[in-house]
Amino acid sequence: MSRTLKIKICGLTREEDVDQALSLGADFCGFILYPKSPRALSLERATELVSRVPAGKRVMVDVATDCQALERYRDAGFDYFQIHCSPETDAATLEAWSQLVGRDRLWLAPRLAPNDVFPIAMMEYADTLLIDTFSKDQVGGTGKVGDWARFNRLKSAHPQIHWVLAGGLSPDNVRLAVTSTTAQHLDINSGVETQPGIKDPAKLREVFRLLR
Ligand SMILES: O=C(O)c1ccccc1N[C@@H]1O[C@H](COP(=O)(O)O)[C@@H](O)[C@H]1O
Repeated sequence: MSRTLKIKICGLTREEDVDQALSLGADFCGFILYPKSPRALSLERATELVSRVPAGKRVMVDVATDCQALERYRDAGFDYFQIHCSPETDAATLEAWSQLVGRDRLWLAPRLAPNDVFPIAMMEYADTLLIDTFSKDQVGGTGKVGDWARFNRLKSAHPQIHWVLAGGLSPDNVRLAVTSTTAQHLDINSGVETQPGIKDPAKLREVFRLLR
């Protein structure tokens, strides 16, 4: 299995899970600030947890963030800003996010339904795009595997973008994800949990054993 694969463990809410993810070699630790998520943290709590994470690995996750909140997140010491949003997000909003944190630190996750055309214009605002599983009822953390063929098509058509594969990744399918897609960056969340926000130490160990 490739050693250049980047692995993000997301939805962290506890010190012990952060420490374990880092000791296993996580490249990124994700903290969800979206209040409707079952993994949501207050900014104060996220800041406490983030202080355990080395610079360069700290990712904030939110949905259609307003600019004032994004400024607060930026000032709280996150390195990257993963924003789940509508594929129809207007250019002014994308521009404002990109200006606030820099396109190199903005990770956009457009919520793409199966027949949606990918919003190519987003590539002007962010170097990193995340492809997550679509659900009518949820914006993220679905625990369901998405359209890997679409991921491969997008990555091959737009090699200048850093593409992240997300959605339902777990010890049961991470190897298949790596062999069936061209992903070089995986985002793993509910697939290594016992319940939302609580990571399972054995599943965490297993994904790293399988991937490293
Ligand atoms: O996990 C959540 O609750 C969540 C809520 C709102 C936006 C994003 C969220 N999680 C992200 O969803 C993907 C895939 O998660 P899963 O592996 O299917 O559970 C991942 O990027 C999480 O960061």
